[in-house]
Amino acid sequence: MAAYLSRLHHISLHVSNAEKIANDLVSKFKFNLFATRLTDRSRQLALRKGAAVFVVNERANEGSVRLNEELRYSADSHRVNAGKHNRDHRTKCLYDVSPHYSVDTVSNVCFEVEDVERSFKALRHLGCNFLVPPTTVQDQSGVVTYSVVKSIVGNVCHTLIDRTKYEGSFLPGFDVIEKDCNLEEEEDMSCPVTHFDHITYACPRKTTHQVMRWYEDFFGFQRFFIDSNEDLDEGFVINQEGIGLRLTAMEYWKCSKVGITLPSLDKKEPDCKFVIAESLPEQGRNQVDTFLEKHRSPGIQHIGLYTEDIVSTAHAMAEAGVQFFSPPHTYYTKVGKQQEIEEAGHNPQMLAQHGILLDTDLHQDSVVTDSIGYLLQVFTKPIFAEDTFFLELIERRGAKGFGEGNIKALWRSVQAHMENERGDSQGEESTKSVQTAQLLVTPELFN
Ligand SMILES: O=C(O)C(=O)Cc1ccc(O)cc1
Ligand SMILES: [Fe+2]
Repeated sequence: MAAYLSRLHHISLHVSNAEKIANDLVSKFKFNLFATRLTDRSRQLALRKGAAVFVVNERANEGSVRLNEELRYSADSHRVNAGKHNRDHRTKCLYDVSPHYSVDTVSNVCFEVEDVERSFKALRHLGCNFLVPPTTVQDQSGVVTYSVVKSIVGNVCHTLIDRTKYEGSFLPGFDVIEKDCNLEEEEDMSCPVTHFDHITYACPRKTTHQVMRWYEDFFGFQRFFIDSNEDLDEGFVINQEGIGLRLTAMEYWKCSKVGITLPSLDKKEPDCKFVIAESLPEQGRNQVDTFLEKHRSPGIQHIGLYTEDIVSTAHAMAEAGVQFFSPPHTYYTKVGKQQEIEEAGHNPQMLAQHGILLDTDLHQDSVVTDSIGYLLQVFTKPIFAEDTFFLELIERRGAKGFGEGNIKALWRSVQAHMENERGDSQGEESTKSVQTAQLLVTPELFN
């Protein structure tokens, strides 16, 4: 039996300079730093925006030096008694593995489950590879149990966590920072990001089926169609005009009862969606290939942040220094597009200002709700030094998938940027591909 997930808890990043990335998330993306865990060997910073939580971990190698030099978040960070019941928690990344990965990466999607031990047994029985066995951590607010499983996608891991017996506001081991709630609320008005909408994996060619199978078998994920033209086996394929992309999407439902075999139909509430992106060979090298090369393994290419108002969110973020990809200006002035934008109640000028794309969904919800759904999206430029991971803003108005028109426009704008970058760094490229031979993921196998 698969392990059913209660909900997504947080997503963790492993970077060489945690402070830099956390600062960007705060100052540009309007996340709030709300908890930290600082020991002599590890630095973990938790940031939140609505229900979206990132944990930024500093990679142990370079980080340990800086840690000793500038421990300035909290003088009494060793006060925590988390880890009493465990092997040396102070020296490693809590609730995760410490991947000695060579580039900044987003590598752990942590899910809440109701019973870690039971999920561990069920998944191990099915042949899942665990990097951390069920482990208990506690402090004065209660107990948390977690376990870490390696996914089938590159360096991606999943922490399964049970925090139902924990009353603190985050996790044992973290010092929670008290903040003025009014300030947070004010910021949420102009930047109403509420949760993670989807996570997109960049995967090698012909691996989509395997990946889908893994998530179906182990976590009960289900395939859904991105577009009504989609083929069951092929996925949603765009293979024209320089775009060679295969997309397949999966979803799961928030479950809250132990032992149920399938989420009950009437109480189905989908959580964060997962998208698998594969590049197709016919159209030349593209952004999925670039990710695979620069990231040096398959993995999380981008995350969609759901916002209730993409125009004001993009505006606030752009003012704070976030750079977005823009389609050519003609995208907004084409007769059909202009009308489409206006009919959806938007102003083409406003959308053009930040490169926001609008796609009307003529197929899906229109049948059910009698209204035409649409979605708005914009991609940020890569947020790490390497041209790998980026964020996306997405506002959905009755549309569940990813519009074909948007994907094409997004793809072209990203592609143009990648081509520019490639022109600038030809020399660098060859050194990097030599290192690609040694994949620097050294999972902490438990004994
Ligand atoms: O449209 C989206 O938001 C997707 O997630 C689909 C997608 C996946 C990979 C790309 O490089 C571009 C688009
Ligand atoms: Fe996306």
